Amino acid sequence: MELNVTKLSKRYGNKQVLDELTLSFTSGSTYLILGKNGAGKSTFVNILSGNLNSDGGEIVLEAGGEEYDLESNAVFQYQSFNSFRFLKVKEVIHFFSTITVDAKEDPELYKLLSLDRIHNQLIENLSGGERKAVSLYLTFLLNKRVVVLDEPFSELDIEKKYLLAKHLKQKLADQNAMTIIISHEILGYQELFTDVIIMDNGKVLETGKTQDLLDKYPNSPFQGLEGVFYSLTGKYIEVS
Ligand SMILES: Nc1ncnc2c1ncn2[C@@H]1O[C@H](COP(=O)(O)OP(=O)(O)OP(=O)(O)O)[C@@H](O)[C@H]1O
Repeated sequence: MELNVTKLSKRYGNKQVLDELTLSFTSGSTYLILGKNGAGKSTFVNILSGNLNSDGGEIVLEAGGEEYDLESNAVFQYQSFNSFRFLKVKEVIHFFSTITVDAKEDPELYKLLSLDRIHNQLIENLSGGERKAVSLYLTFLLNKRVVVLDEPFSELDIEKKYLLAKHLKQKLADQNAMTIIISHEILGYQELFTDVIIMDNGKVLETGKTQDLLDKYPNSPFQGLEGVFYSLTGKYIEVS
């Protein structure tokens, strides 16, 4: 399955937030879209999810020459989860598994996210990190072919990020999912990504396999993806 985005544009007033974005995503790969605050990452995800209209461009999901509906094949996790405030965690999870045809429970992920410790609590009483954990679990429970995560691990501690990355890497490979992760920090989970897309000011500056990009920009004052980002933008982004 391939997701092809061609010349996607969005403008607010005088500001060109997305400037003819052209990208290709393939099943079995996990993409990091890396950019500083305001680069246009969330705008891109909001257009992908159908929450926002673009000013122009095309988004096509296809496999074997046939076109598929993105909305019914994709799941989007948002930066915060505030729905179902008066239900308990386990009730929300149960509800989602009953309304989903191919729901896929994952006891290991449940435990890794510490949901076994909070499953009797109301959503409204959860901390930001706990809400994020619930939304992450629901995202994978829906078992879709395209998974889009917006800052998925930002409120989790470093040990949890590392363990989750390990678990998700295997899980996403087994499911042959196409995973797109938007982030401006990747401390503890860099190994999850097979591909990196670097965005700045609404433009794609570079895309490629993580190792290829590291090899392509060897002379930066910073190491790793910080170095790649700095070589391309002249800006520092803290990622590891
Ligand atoms: N509704 C809006 N009206 C006007 N400007 C907007 C609107 N939504 C976003 N913007 C502007 O578009 C630019 C891109 O915003 P966007 O949220 O896509 O960035 P981002 O890369 O996701 O940043 P972050 O990492 O902070 O979430 C920013 O300059 C933002 O101020």
